Order: sequence, then structure tokens, then C-alpha cells
Amino acid sequence: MLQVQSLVKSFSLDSGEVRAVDDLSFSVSEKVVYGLLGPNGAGKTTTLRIILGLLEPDHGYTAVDGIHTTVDPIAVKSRLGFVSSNDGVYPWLSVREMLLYFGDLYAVDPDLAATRAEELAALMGIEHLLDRRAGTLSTGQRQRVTLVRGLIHDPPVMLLDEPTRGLDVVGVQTIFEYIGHLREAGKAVVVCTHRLDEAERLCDRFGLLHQGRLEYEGDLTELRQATGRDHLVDMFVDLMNSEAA
Ligand SMILES: Nc1ncnc2c1ncn2[C@@H]1O[C@H](COP(=O)(O)OP(=O)(O)OP(=O)(O)O)[C@@H](O)[C@H]1O
Repeated sequence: MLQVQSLVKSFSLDSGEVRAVDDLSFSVSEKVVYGLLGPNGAGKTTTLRIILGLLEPDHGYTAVDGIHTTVDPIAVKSRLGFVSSNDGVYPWLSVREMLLYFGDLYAVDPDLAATRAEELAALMGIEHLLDRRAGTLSTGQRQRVTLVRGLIHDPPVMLLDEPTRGLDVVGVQTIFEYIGHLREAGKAVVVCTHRLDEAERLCDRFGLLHQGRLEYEGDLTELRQATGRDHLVDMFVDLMNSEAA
């Protein structure tokens, strides 16, 4: 469903050129939660920006359902949902109004958006908040609203950028449940996170990025075989040490 093929992206700086993404290829099928993992500066955000059509690659392409992002960015955006830890809510709108507004942005039929808003709100336990102004919600309630909002256009591919950053244990549990729902609903899910312990529990497959390159890829069993390490944290420490050596 999501394809990233031979992606290259460099940035020019006064101090020289930074190759942020270096010949990166991976794909994520439906019902798979893919952890795109890497230390600071590994190229995760650059990759997400290219997938979202916000940045053009130097080489390679990204595609959703076979549609290349650079060829038909609007069709691709309508098939992508994006949830980030930085998402805000519009304080003066009610939750329902905001969900319908986002439905409208994605050209979802208003009746369908209204039905989806009710269904998704029930799924995430915020149906009683639909007519509350978003500005009056608690942090955890706002989080649930932004999670519902990311699904209002029912995209087949979901991108989650640091979804648990700054959340307490209840908020983290909400994210785990949400990702469980996404998997059951048949979505292809990409999760970028620094929380390797969480990634280990959440994800079906992993791509370990380092300096823009995919160093290892597979499920946990495959990664353990390839690296001789049991846990992602140790795999990463080895990668970082190989750079320092
Ligand atoms: N607009 C830009 N201009 C110049 N360099 C950039 C730009 N965006 C990213 N970079 C560089 O590209 C590399 C990859 O950055 P990127 O933000 O993709 O990494 P990341 O894996 O998301 O890191 P983090 O986990 O810290 O968010 C870094 O060296 C970064 O400094």
C-alpha cells in the first residue's frame, strides 16, 4: 500500500551537503505496523515529509496504492492520515465541528463525515465530548480528538510521528489501543518513535535507519538473527558505536 523506493534527499548547507535520506526503500502492506526507527538526524522526518508530498526527493519516489506522490499529490494526500505529537485543536470549534471541518478539507461527503465522526468518537470513547468546545478539553481528551481527526477521511495509510511524546501512561495506552484499531481496520501504519521499548511492543516490522540508510529491516526475529541482539536498544547502540569507531 505504501511504497518508498530508492529515495535520496540531500540538503545544502554552508558547511557542505547533508545526505538526509540515502537510497531508502521499504514498503508497508495493509494490517502491518511498521516502525521507522532511528537516532536523531537519521532521516525519519525527511522521509515522512516526502511521503506527505511536502518535500521533493532528489531521486526515487514514494507511492500510495501505486499512485506516485509527485504525479498526483492530492490523490495521495487523500489516502494518507497523519498524526503527530504536535497536533493542536481549534479551541473555538466544538469537537464535532472540527471533525466535520477536516472531513470537508478532505472532500468527504458531509453526511458520511457526520456518521464517521460519531463512529470514531465512540471507538475512542469521546462521544460525550462531541459538542464540547475543543478549548475546554483536557490534554488526554484533546489527544483522542486528534487521533479521531486523523481518520475522518478513512485513509488506508496512517503515519504517526512520535505519537506518545509527552503523554502519561494512560495517554500511551490510548495510542496502543488506537494502533490496534488501525491494524484491525486493515490500515498500513508507519510509526516513527524514539521509544524503542514501545516500538518493540507495537510494531510488526521495523526499519532501522542510520544516517539516511536502512541498516536493518524485518520483524523482530529477523532483526535478532541479523544483529545477534535481542532488543532494539542494543541493536541501536551497536549501530551508533560502529559510527564512532
Ligand atoms: N531543511 C533542512 N535543511 C538542512 N538540513 C536538514 C533539513 N532537514 C533535515 N536536515 C538534516 O537532514 C538530516 C536528517 O534529518 P531528519 O529531520 O530527517 O532526521 P530525524 O531522523 O527525523 O531526526 P530526529 O529524530 O532528531 O527528529 C539531519 O542531519 C538534519 O540536520
